[in-house]
Amino acid sequence: MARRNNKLVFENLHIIDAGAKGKAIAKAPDGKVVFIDNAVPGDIATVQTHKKRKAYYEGSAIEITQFSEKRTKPVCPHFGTCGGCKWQNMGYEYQLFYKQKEVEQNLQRIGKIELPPFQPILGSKKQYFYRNKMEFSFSDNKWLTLDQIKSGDTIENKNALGFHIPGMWDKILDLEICYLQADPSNAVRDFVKEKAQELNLSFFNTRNQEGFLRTLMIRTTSTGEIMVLLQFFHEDKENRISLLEAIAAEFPQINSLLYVINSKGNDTLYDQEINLFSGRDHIFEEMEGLKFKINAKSFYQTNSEQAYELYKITRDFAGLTGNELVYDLYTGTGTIAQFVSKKAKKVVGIEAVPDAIKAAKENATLNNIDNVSFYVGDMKKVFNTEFIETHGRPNVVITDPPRDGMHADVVAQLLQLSAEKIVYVSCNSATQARDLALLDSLYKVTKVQPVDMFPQTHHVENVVLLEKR
Ligand SMILES: C[S@@+](CC[C@H](N)C(=O)[O-])C[C@H]1O[C@@H](n2cnc3c(N)ncnc32)[C@H](O)[C@@H]1O
Repeated sequence: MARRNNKLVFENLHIIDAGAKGKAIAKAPDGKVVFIDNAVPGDIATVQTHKKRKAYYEGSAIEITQFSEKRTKPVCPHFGTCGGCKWQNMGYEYQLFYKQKEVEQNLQRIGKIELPPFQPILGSKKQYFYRNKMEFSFSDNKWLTLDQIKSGDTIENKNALGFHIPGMWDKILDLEICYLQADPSNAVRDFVKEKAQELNLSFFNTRNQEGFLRTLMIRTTSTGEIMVLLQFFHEDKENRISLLEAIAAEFPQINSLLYVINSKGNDTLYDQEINLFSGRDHIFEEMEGLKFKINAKSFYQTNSEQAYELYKITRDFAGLTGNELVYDLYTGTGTIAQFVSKKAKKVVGIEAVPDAIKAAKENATLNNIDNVSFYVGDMKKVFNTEFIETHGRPNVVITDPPRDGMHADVVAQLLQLSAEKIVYVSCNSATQARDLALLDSLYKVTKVQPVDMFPQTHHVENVVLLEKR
């Protein structure tokens, strides 16, 4: 073990795995695990540590002495600086391999339950340009590369429009291109930046909380609809109109052009008034003939094509015949509920966010679906004996909780409810495994299907079918 800059350095580390939060994994000479950035399984690397804990180290590969055959050349010039697509240096077949492995290990090690053979992970047809929503930040504090700093040149224009550098709240990577959202996303972002500079508009300074332009959000749909939302720090009517008019003229295909004046400390939109500049205040996504109205604040799965695959698997696992009462827990804007409604007698959705339930009801009306009903509330409070007595005992429960999984009270209620089947959709197989273990006394896991919604990242979705023993 050597030391560089007072940090522990391991030479010739063999990278053996990839997992936890997308980091590569090796064993240090003292037997502890090392979680590593910038390496791929199969590499042999020199690793400089930056964190030492009782059971593990964290570090970064500072030199690769032997390149893994699993490596591929990242397509994006920002790879390594941008935090967005950390697995872009690994072939897609290997990304899928490690995602599948993570799901299997979590279910086996955390769940410690009897499991059926796993279905092979369903990869995404699109490995780039698959996202339907992106948010870019304006900053007058552009992230400078080491080369730019070393050159000693004075950089006059420090305006940037792009993503936060990981771990740096006040530095923005100025994007040349992003491979996550299809065009016109890159064209709109480039145009907005250029026009804003031509008009001499100030880019935001997070540290001092000053400047005019804050964020740019672009949403697209599989049917080609486009929403663009600009967020300003304060009102400056003349300049605001000049910029928005220019965008509308350059991109007449935009269906919804919106703006927000947000003077609070952070740039989240949930509590902000959304103003319409031109077009309508929403766009429409479509799936199997169903229309979903999406406004600026609506949640919608960010990979529309894979969301369709995920929902089809969910519906398949539910095995509906048309006679079932189905509960859709954590229903969001009710997309799954509406998607399965044709094959069920009735579907009841529960969700904590009132706006999402409002959208769910509106969409159901738009789609002429009359066998769904939606209720607002925190699952652990709403999903009680009284609710079940009022709405009936479901034959099938679909549950799609956030990353933390289900609250223990919700799991306890599911055990009491004892529906024939539960379909558990999860974006975090570790918490899913914990919940499956709690359900094990009454339910047997009979199907497991991982789905890749986010190529180039370590994230993986998993659908599990539980059937009563
Ligand atoms: C993973 S999303 C599922 C969305 C939906 N199934 C879909 O596919 O669009 C999880 C949802 O759970 C909701 N949620 C989170 N905590 C909740 C709680 N305690 N009670 C009810 N809903 C909750 C979130 O607002 C979010 O809409």
